[in-house]
Amino acid sequence: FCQTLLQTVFPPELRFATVKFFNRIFHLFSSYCYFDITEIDGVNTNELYNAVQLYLSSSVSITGSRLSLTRALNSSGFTFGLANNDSIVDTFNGVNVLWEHVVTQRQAQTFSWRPLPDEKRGFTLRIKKKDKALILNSYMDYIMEKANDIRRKNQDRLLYTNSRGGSLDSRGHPWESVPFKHPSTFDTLAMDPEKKKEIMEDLQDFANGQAFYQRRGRAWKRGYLLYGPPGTGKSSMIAAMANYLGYDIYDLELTEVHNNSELRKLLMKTTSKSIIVIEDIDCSINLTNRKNNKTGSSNYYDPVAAPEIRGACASGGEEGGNSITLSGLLNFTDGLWSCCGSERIFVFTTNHIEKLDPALLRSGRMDMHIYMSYCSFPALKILLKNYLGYDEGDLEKLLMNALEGVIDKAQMTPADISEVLIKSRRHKERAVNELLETLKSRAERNEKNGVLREKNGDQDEDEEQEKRALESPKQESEVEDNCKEEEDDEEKINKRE
Ligand SMILES: Nc1ncnc2c1ncn2[C@@H]1O[C@H](COP(=O)(O)OP(=O)(O)OP(=O)(O)O)[C@@H](O)[C@H]1O
Repeated sequence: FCQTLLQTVFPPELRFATVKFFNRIFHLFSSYCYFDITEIDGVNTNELYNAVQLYLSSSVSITGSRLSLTRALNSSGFTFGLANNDSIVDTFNGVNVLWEHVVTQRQAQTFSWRPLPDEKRGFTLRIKKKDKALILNSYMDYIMEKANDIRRKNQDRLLYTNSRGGSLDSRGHPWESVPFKHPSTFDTLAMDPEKKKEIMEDLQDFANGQAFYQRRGRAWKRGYLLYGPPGTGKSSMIAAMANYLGYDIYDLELTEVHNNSELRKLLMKTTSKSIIVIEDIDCSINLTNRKNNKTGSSNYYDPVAAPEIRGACASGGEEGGNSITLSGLLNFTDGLWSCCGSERIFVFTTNHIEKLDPALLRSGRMDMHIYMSYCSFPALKILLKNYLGYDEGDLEKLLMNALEGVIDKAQMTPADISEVLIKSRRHKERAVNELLETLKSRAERNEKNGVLREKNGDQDEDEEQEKRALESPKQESEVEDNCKEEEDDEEKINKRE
């Protein structure tokens, strides 16, 4: 009866107007202003709502007494959230703000193409009016940045590979992905600690270098060339890089890419904060289908058959429709298209740096050349620690000296040494003795075969090869000029035929 009476005397329109009026009065005299961030903005999901939820999760996890706990799909971590209608004080630049998580029941289902949730969720931010101009924009930017960091940390990183034959997946994507779980880190990687530190610093500088690259007008990307004998940890290094920076990996299988435009499309579909890898680049470029083209001549770039290099642009690539040219690959790493996206690292690996064209090696394309050497004594110490739990002090000085005496002469890869250590890891002493024996016999064999190089000679020689490759008459400009000489070359080939 009362309700009916109230409805008649005090109709909803009047009630609404009264509330509005009192609200206005209240806001006029209040020293606070309020911002509503709803979960759904019209029919679209409000990105800021999710960002605030994630951002608050970092501080809420410690202070809140009632929390909501979620775990997103493909995520390896839990996220704490503010419980319904709970509030929390946050401080930014010395200013206190209050966040309230407001959850109300949706009154009636309004018409929408998309079913809306029963609850209306949102955050209300309360800021003192005098602080509004001071912090609002920078605070929101800060929240978005923090939320992205948390999301990346929680999200499983992915290992992508280009689909077979360039086909697209169900979402029209040319990359297929699996969660990336490689356990290699810079701690477990056996290599010279100084070199390792240098690489880690370089990676860190790159990851923090957005402003640096922007100011100097450079694309925010970096190239690393890993070279050295098989089993020296090139793939492990890539995994360690990805784990260190928290980046995804795109493992590009060049043999599955048919032409330059396909290569470009693949590049466009990569995300930022990723490492694009081409393993064994010397083998990938020397594709068999390059040689089996219609003309029967080796028109495509073959790094071994240097004279054919001019033909690379002449009839390969777009026109030939079935192969990537060297210029296409160079553009992939360094051209205009390489900048579609940011914060990307290119890593090429090879066992034969001398086979690579100088154009690929020049700075700007491959900024850092990392030689992965046979196992050195500092690297051996890391392996002993990883596999047997030995520290330097644990092993007798005599044994350490014996190992140090033969390790360089033995020229064993970390992969070989790991195998020996894994085999007898249950009996530590036996494992070390076995390793010593293996190293000694390898060293003797090397000496007998006369393949022993001077200490670090291996590296010197590889560096020498790299230098030779860089200085070889097959100059980079020659390669890049190929495109300009495309028509001349085609004519020559036709005449020859
Ligand atoms: N530097 C290293 N530190 C730790 N482990 C290593 C190292 N090098 C090799 N290994 C071990 O050997 C295995 C093979 O190494 P990896 O595949 O990284 O070598 P690679 O140089 O990429 O070889 P390839 O050139 O044949 O691809 C790895 O699983 C790892 O356990």
